[in-house]
Amino acid sequence: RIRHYKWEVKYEYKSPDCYEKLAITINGRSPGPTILAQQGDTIIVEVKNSLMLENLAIHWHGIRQIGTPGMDGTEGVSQCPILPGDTFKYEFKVDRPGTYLYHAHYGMQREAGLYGSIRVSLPDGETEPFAYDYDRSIILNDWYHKSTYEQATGLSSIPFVFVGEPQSLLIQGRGKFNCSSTPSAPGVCNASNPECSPYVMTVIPGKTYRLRVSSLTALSALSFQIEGHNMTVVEADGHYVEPFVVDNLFIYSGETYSVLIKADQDPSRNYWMTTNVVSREPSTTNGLAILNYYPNHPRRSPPTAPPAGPMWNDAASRLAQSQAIKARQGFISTPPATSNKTIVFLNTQNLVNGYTRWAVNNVSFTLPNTPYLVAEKYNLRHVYNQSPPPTGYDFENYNIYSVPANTNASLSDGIYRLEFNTTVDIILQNAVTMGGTTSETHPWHLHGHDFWVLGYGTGKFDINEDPKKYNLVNPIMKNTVPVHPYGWTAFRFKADNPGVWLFHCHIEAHFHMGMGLVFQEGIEKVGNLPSSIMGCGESKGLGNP
Ligand SMILES: O=C1O[C@H]([C@@H](O)CO)C(O)=C1O
Repeated sequence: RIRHYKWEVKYEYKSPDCYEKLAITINGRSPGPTILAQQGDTIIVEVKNSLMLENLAIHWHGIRQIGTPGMDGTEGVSQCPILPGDTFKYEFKVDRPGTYLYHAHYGMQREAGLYGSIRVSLPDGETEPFAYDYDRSIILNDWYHKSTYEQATGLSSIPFVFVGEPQSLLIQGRGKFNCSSTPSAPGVCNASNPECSPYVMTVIPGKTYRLRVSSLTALSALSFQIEGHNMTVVEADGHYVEPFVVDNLFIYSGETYSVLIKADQDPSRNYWMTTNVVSREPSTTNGLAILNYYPNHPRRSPPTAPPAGPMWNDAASRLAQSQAIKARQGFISTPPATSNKTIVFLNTQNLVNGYTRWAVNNVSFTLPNTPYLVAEKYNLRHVYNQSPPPTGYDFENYNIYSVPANTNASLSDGIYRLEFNTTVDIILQNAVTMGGTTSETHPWHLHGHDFWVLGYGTGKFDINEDPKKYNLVNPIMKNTVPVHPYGWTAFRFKADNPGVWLFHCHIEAHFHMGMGLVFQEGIEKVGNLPSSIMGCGESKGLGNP
């Protein structure tokens, strides 16, 4: 079946947290419309860029784009940007059931509000391995009052101006900025604007709900909790999880989960759902939504204080929850027993010509102005650096806890070319930031693939000992995975999807500051590319119309 959508993307004044600012909407909405489809469907989205002064690209997060690498929606990697006034047709198949996302992938546009959910159901006659009565989706987000331009300019300036902590946390596009606090910029703030009344999820007492919870934060790692209700985790990034029960769900930008909730509490009242910042010392008020027990009034505030959530600096609980996520019995995809190649990626904060940047193995990523996919396919070898970036660092001598004497890194737009169909292990190694006192959580997202999560640990990865502890029995498959502060994360994937794929920190500011890299595999197997993805840089006039 074909699911056809027509979207118009534009700027509009919105007050998602009561404070009015320009937001990017799809057909007037932020979050945008949910894409509902069934496994095997073809999705066609005709996107009209009505931003007037700004380019655009939309990425289908978690959809692997098998056979359609030009439809990944990643500006600079899979396509040229959609110019103002132009309409671009995305066309791709959703080949797996589960919970996915879409969002802007041009500059830092995602955090201006261009995002939404994709929900893919099973083929007719098949059922999930867990029971529920109703299905609901929410996206968690953080929200800034400064424009993406101001933020990006600060990040690319000397002196460096960081984006700072967000002004609000949004649950399904709704938050509450305290209008009487000193506003971050003069503007209209109206606490009784209906746009910023809390999101309400109405439940019928006794019923079980599948709640799909995703995060598309620009910066924040979050915890999500529902007052008086525990949650059974059953899905992560489109894969069934061996069920486990939590009081709070830790969720990192780019991740999706399904949890089951039973409406089995005192039905005479409502309950709070809250989200709070973890891993960074928060200065943002917790996000609030209401779990409304029918037939209570949906706007009636619960009589109790909203749950505060776990302590922001309880790193051990976050690591433990990451480690608890395993593939569900009966649905295990067993990884290859060994890999052909191991690449260690040391994550560091650096200086490049005095600018604050992030780097992987001391290389800070920049995008070329000809998309890699087109350049690789047409052999335009001169449009970016041809020397491959480093596949490791001197880990015997590197101290992840101390700032190196020389913090300088270099810029490169070089790429990693993987041999087609080989199995690759990636070790993400975290380290201290340049301030010397903290290490951050970085959610890494891989385009075009799901990978097996082999393990997480704290401290420096031990190349001899730690691989012996890999979970090769029931590893969960994901497309986004955190590397915890001063920790490491190991995963395995097959380079079996012909194309060019971005791998990057899902924190908007960090990717802008160079925290990403590109893999190419099987380019010779990529069929004709649509000319619609070309037109910029040296891709002008190439391709078949
Ligand atoms: O990239 C970042 O820069 C700041 C800080 O490290 C320097 O100001 C911060 O918290 C980041 O995540």
